[in-house]
Amino acid sequence: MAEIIDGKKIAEDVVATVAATAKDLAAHGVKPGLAVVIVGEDPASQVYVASKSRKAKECGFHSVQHTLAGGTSQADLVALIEQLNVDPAIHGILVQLPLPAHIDSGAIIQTIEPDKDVDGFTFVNVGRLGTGEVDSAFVPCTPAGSMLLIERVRGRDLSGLTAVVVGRSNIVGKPMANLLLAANCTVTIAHSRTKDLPALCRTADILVAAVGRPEMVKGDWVKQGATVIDVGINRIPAPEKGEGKTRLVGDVAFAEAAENAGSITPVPGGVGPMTIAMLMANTLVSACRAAGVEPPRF
Ligand SMILES: NC(=O)C1=CN([C@@H]2O[C@H](COP(=O)(O)OP(=O)(O)OC[C@H]3O[C@@H](n4cnc5c(N)ncnc54)[C@H](OP(=O)(O)O)[C@@H]3O)[C@@H](O)[C@H]2O)C=CC1
Ligand SMILES: Nc1nc(=O)c2c([nH]1)NC[C@@H]1CN(c3ccc(C(=O)N[C@@H](CCC(=O)O)C(=O)O)cc3)C=[N+]21
Repeated sequence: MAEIIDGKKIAEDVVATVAATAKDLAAHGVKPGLAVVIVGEDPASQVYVASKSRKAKECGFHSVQHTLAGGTSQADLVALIEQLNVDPAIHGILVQLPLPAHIDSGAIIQTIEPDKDVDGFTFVNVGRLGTGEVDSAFVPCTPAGSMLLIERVRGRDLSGLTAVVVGRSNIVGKPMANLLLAANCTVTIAHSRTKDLPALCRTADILVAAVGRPEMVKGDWVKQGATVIDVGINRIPAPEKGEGKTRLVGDVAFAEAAENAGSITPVPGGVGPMTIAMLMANTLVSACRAAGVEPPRF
């Protein structure tokens, strides 16, 4: 049976380090500030945003949330971001995705000042990661958190290991692949046009699933002893819990995958909590840079 990687616990360790360093920063007269911007009333997004704001307060941050009406114009959203870009009390800006369809998300993301882009989505930060300047980049929180979990079980140098990342989004799949490459893995990125995905997955010492399809990765896709990172967050009906009830599952069929894997992340309690913890870590690093203080290593 696989070791179950306790993302919740590892996330708590990260948050404890963040909170302790935030306290030290106070001696330099700096309080890390995080601004979270949400447009519209998507209930799932509201849950995530609330937990980000709560965690920021727990870390002793200055935490502000801007909730804009669903009909907000592109120009008004740009104006808010430009104001946050020059606000010295704000070290991190997160614009919750997805944005409503009438807004050009790509253009909005590029409006964020790269030094406050704690999601790591701007061209500057993507470019830093892509050219191997990992230490100066803000790395997107989900892959950064996934990488920390991988390091806990396999160490920092992954030389000689084969990694397969299923999913090629800008938010998860591509930056994940870049991080694994930077750690010396041999990396393959798979997607919806990949031929014989099960066979490809069976080659992986490290298998990352970021697809958005409930329990798609089956037990017999997993190589004996592999490390399996399940990024998927899928809410599915759970009639066994009562009428209209739901439960969260990942992109991996957990029970059967755990029979072959050496280590595996659960959903919930795996990558999700790490994502929020890394958002706090990135915001802290931004504040350290602003204060001229060496940031901790996570
Ligand atoms: N835990 C966390 O903190 C976070 C979790 N998530 C979750 O991770 C999952 C992925 O998110 P995200 O990257 O944003 O999703 P996207 O929808 O942007 O990307 C999904 C990727 O999966 C690929 N894909 C879809 N169907 C298949 C298939 N049948 N076989 C192989 N590949 C397939 C797509 O391929 P193609 O490019 O060819 O279309 C695409 O590259 C979701 O469940 C999301 O909820 C996301 C962010 C944070
Ligand atoms: N600009 C932007 N940055 C993001 O990082 C971003 C985003 N937009 N849009 C949405 C996705 C999704 N995401 C998650 C964060 C935490 C959990 C999380 O904490 N999950 C818990 C369970 C939560 C629950 O019970 O619903 C867990 O897996 O244990 C999940 C998903 C960040 N995202």
